[in-house]
Amino acid sequence: MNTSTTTMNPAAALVQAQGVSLHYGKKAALRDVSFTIPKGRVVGLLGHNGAGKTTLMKALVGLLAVEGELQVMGVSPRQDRAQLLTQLSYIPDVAVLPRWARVSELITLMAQLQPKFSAERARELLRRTSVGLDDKVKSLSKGMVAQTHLALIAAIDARLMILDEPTLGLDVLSRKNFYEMLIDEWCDGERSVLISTHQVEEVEALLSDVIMLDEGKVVLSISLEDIDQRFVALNHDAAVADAMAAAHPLLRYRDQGRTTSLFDGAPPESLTGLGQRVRPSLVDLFVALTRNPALNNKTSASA
Ligand SMILES: Nc1ncnc2c1ncn2[C@@H]1O[C@H](COP(=O)(O)OP(=O)(O)OP(=O)(O)O)[C@@H](O)[C@H]1O
Repeated sequence: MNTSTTTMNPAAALVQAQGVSLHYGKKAALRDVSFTIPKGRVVGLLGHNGAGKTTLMKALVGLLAVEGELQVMGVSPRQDRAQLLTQLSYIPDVAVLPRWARVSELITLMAQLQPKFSAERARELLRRTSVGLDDKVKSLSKGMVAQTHLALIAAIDARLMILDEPTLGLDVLSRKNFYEMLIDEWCDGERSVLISTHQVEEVEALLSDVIMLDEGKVVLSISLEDIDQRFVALNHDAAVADAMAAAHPLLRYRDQGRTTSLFDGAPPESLTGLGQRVRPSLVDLFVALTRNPALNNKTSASA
């Protein structure tokens, strides 16, 4: 028997999903989902409420069984969960730590539970924050709890980190501190991180890749670099709006008093001289690709 499917291959993609589906009873939460996460990437998982982000993350860490092909670091998350967890850190809720514990006690506990945890590294990471080792969790603010949690998890020598809405409920400064620590201290060009979030604008600068889910389907899985190649946004006067509309843009939106038409692929050559090419933001793409078509007519630019 070939055992290569249960061996972690360091050169392979960290996540490979091919035709993955998942149902809760009759409800399809993931539909034919396919994507790859190579090493060294910071991947944003975007989708409206109920799109399937948490479900996908749970499937990736082996908490839910799926149909289709799913490999995380070369193994099946469901069948080889124990092996997987030596290489993967998953935080379903960074805002939660045992309230009774002191930070130093959590470090001791982690060192006992997790062979790849470095207590020294955790203390070093905490020095970046205003959290003291003697502080009790119940005395920390939400932002401080999130940073403590991240310091504990980032001190595990894993290859993939999965964070489900890590900055939910944190203020803007705490969110900034959280992401700074994640990028500076954990991402090293080899490890990857998958982050689900609704704060699309805020994470855009951090991400190398994005996966957009809509009603359980992947509507876009792309690197930020490739977005610039594939999508063309033309900022133009109202006078040429009809010509743009005739070429069926994905979305039209107002931008600094003018209209921008967003195309998937190059629009007809006759249009390119009629507008100025601008970079579509992740938010624009997200809106264009994921919003309910029924809303499309009401909210798109009317020019
Ligand atoms: N345990 C469950 N039993 C039945 N249906 C579920 C269960 N968990 C999730 N669902 C449904 O599956 C779909 C996807 O839910 P999921 O929680 O994965 O979405 P999400 O993108 O994480 O949403 P949010 O942004 O609101 O957290 C939703 O329609 C949800 O109602």
